[in-house]
Amino acid sequence: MLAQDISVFRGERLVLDTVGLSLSSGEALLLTGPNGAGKSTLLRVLAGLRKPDAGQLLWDGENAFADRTNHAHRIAYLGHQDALKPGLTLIENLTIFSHGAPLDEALDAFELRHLADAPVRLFSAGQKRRAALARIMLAQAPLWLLDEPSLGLDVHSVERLGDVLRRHREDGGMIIATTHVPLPLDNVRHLALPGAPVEEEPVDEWADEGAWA
Ligand SMILES: Nc1ncnc2c1ncn2[C@@H]1O[C@H](COP(=O)(O)OP(=O)(O)OP(=O)(O)O)[C@@H](O)[C@H]1O
Repeated sequence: MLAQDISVFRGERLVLDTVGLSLSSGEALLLTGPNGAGKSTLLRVLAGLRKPDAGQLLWDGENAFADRTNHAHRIAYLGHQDALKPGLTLIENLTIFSHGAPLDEALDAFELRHLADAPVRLFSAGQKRRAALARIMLAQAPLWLLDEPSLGLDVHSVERLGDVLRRHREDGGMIIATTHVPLPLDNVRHLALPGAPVEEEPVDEWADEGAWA
C-alpha cells in the first residue's frame, strides 16, 4: 500500500500536509505526534472513511478510493470508539464480524471466553477494548488500522495484544497504529506527524464528516 501526498483540511486548518507512507506485507508502522497532529485523521483517510483534500492511496498500484466497498474489505479499523453494540452479548457482537469463521481464536487471544454471553454494556473499558480487538482479528483483513489500540488495557492484555499483532504480521498482514505509549511491536517503522506549532481552536466541520463530494 502506498499513500502519496495526502493533505487534509479540518475546518480552516491544514492538518495533514502532503503526508506519504508505504507498507508491504508483514510490516508495521507507528504514527506518533502530539495531540491534534492528525494521526486519527490519517487513519480515517487510509480506512476510506474520509476523503483527503489532495493525494492518493494506491493498493497494488490501483487507486484504492475508486471502489470504497472493495477497499473496506481490505482494512480492519479500530477507532477511539469501540464500535460494539452495547445491548448485544459479546458472542452476538463478534458473530456480526466473523463471516462465519469460528470465534474461538479471537476469544482466547484476549481471554474473553468467560464474558461470551454477557451484554457488552456491562463490560469495563478494558474489556470493551479487548472485545473490539477481537473483532479486528475476525475481520480477516490484511491491513489493520488501529487508533491507540492499547488504550485502557492492563499490562497482561498489552502482552496478549503484542502476540496478536506479531501473528498477524507473520501471516503477511500489515499494521498501522497510532500511540502515545510504547506498543509491543518489533521491527516497526515510525512516522512522526509534527502537529501545529501552536494549537488553534478547532472549527466544527461535522457537516463534512464522511462526505465524499
Ligand atoms: N470533527 C472535527 N471538526 C473539526 N476539526 C476536527 C474534528 N476532529 C478533529 N479535528 C481537528 O483536527 C486536528 C487533528 O485531529 P486528530 O484527531 O486527527 O489528531 P490526533 O493526532 O489523532 O490527536 P490525539 O493524539 O489527541 O488523538 C485537530 O486540530 C482537531 O482539533
